[in-house]
Amino acid sequence: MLQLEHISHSYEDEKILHDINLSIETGSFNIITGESGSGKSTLLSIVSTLLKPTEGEIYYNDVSSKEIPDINRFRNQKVGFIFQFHYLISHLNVYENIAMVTKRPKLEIEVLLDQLDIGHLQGKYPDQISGGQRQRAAIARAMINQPEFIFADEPTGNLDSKNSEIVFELLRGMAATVVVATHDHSRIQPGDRIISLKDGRLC
Ligand SMILES: Nc1ncnc2c1ncn2[C@@H]1O[C@H](COP(=O)(O)OP(=O)(O)OP(=O)(O)O)[C@@H](O)[C@H]1O
Repeated sequence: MLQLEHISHSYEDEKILHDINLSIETGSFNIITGESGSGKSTLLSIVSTLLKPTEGEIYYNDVSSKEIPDINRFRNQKVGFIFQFHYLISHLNVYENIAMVTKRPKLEIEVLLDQLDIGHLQGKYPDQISGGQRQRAAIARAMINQPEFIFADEPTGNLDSKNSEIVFELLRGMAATVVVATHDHSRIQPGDRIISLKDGRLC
């Protein structure tokens, strides 16, 4: 369970998020929607521990983020990130990009790449594969350590509709609590938890 209590955030003097209170169930699939500038990325950065809110507290399975002794370790062990731009390392091939973030055995990495249908591309470099394949490699990197939480910010922002569908299917199939920020309403399915933001407020 992920619990946000009275989260507000300001950049300089401008208040962007206003008193957000939210519970996110373990294993659920959640979509943060809202117009451009409504605060989706800011909220996602806060729940994913990348940004400290100006006010409020977040609980990860009843432990306050303020009480987590080593937030970097927590992030490395429990959190997977997927961004609009894949951030793969260009001079490492697909396999090496995944291997660099994990101690899992080679076979396990290869099985995961096969599951994501990019096993045959493991020796290729990011600029030798398509955008959709790169994003699947980024998903493999986020998944390999079996994180409890996956946070994705506009993960399909630069993909065509077929690849977007594939990415959302993969995200939905994950055995983690998944939170995705997107303004693409066409990806919403019955059963998804929708978190709607308007001008930094839940609506
Ligand atoms: N680092 C920053 N410094 C100052 N203002 C910022 C910063 N990051 C975001 N903002 C402002 O905060 C507001 C919310 O931005 P945010 O990126 O969270 O919105 P968003 O809903 O994700 O938008 P988009 O869909 O366009 O990505 C915007 O007005 C933005 O200009």
